[in-house]
Amino acid sequence: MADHVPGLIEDMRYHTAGNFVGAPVDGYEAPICWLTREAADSLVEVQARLGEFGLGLKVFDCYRPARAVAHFARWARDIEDQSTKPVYYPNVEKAELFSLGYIAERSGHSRGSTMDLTLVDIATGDEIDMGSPFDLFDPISWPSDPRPTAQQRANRAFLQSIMQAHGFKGLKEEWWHFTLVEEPYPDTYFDFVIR
Ligand SMILES: C[C@@H](N)C(=O)N[C@H](C)C(=O)O
Ligand SMILES: [Zn+2]
Repeated sequence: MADHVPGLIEDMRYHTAGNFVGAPVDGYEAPICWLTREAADSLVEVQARLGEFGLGLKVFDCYRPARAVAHFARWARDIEDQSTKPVYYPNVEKAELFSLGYIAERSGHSRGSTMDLTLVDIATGDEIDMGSPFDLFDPISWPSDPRPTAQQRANRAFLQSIMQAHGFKGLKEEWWHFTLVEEPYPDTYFDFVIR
C-alpha cells in the first residue's frame, strides 16, 4: 500500500508486540498494509484530498488474516493474562471486549476492505490528536463520546467526514475503524498470511 498511496505511513501494530495482545499476532509476518484494489484506490483519493490540508494518513491495521482473529479470541479467553489492561482496556473487562464491539469474532478486516487509521501532520509526521489512542478499548474512543475536547472531537469529525466522502463507513465504538461500503468481497473472510 505504501507504493500505491503516496506518502502513506504504515505502523502495522499487530506485526509487533506493541498491541493489546502484547505479542506479534499470528499471520502478520511482514509489516505491510494489504488491501483490495478498490479500497486502495479510494485511499489514494483520501490521501490526495488530505494533502490540500497539509495532512496525510497513517494506517495501523489493514487486511487481517482469519488466523489473527483466532489469536485475538485465544488471548481473550486467557483471563489470567491482564498484562496489557492498563494501556488498552483499563475500564473494560477483558471477557467483554468481543461482546462490547471492540473486537469482532468475524472481522471486516479479513474481507480486505477495512482498515484502522489516523491523520498525521505531513510536515512533522505527528499524529493528529483524536482524544484517545488507537486500540484504546473504552467508551472514550466512541466517535460520539462527548468527553474529548472540542478540537479533538472536530478532528474525529473531520476524519469521519473525509472517509465517508470517499465511500467508507465508520464504526460506532472506534474512531479509527473504516470499511469500504462497496467492498468487493462482502462475504469472504480470507486467511492468507501477510508476508
Ligand atoms: C481490534 C480493533 N482494532 C478492531 O479492528 N476492532 C473491530 C471491531 C474488528 O475487530 O473488526
Ligand atoms: Zn479495525
